[in-house]
Amino acid sequence: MSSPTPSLDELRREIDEIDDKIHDLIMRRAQVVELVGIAKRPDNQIVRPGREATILRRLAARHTGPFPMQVLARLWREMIATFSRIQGPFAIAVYAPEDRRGFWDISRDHYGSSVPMTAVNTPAAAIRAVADGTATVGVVPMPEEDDHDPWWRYLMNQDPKTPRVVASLPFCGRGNARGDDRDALAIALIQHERTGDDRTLLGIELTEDRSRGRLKEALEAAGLATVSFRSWTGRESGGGPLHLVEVADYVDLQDKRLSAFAANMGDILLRTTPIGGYAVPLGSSSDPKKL
Ligand SMILES: O=C(O)C(=O)C[C@]1(C(=O)O)C=C[C@@H](O)C=C1
Repeated sequence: MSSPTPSLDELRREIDEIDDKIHDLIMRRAQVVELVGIAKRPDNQIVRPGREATILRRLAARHTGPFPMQVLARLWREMIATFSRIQGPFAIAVYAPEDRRGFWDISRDHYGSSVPMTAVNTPAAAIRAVADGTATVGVVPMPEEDDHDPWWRYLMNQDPKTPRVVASLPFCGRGNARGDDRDALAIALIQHERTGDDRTLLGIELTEDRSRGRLKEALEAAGLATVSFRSWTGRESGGGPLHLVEVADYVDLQDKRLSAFAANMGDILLRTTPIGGYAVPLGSSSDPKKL
């Protein structure tokens, strides 16, 4: 004999029980995060974008049922940002001029509704806010082909006080964010972390220009698979031509592939600076688990 369908009251009682369990677990997670904050001292880098990406990927891999993964990820983003704030001061500077409110929306989706967030009118102002400690994280536009004053050139030095790219936004879909679908990058005074599925941004300065085809050849011969190129003549600054190349892996300054690339380029290469990178977002082309 099949069991009778539960009544509305019974189902609502079950929902109340589930809510209590979720609530208890969130309160417990907050206590554990306080301990994590203590365990992370003395280096105490509150924000760990690599760990955040790993948490969301793990949940995406086990997710089933009618509740959309994109919304689940949004709930976790709200929690993780708030848990970061429990550990210490945390503020965001977002490039979001009047006509670019989409950046504000994707930043709020990523860093939550409780973290102090300030809109700035230029990417350079977001970089300054991070460099001088006014903001923990800055949000700047994903580099475009026609940027006349690309912000990424300000990150092309090895001074430890220079912010690095640490995440790509949105990480879990745009939802109802306003704007023209333009993605953003988050910068902070930390190194980007290896997560197993990463991109690195290499700033490359040359003495004289070479085609992207030549650069791609020299990078790929060194074992670095290229994803995209952005270029800037450098004439305005009196320097050599600059390229920003996105490569499909985690790369740091000690990576032997950078020395191999330098050997392939010869004297024409002035310097290569990894300006940071990010964990590949959920649902992007290289991620088989679509949102
Ligand atoms: O794992 C950590 O380092 C934490 O601080 C915990 C936590 C989290 O809520 O899970 C919070 C902030 C970090 O950016 C990453 C993860």
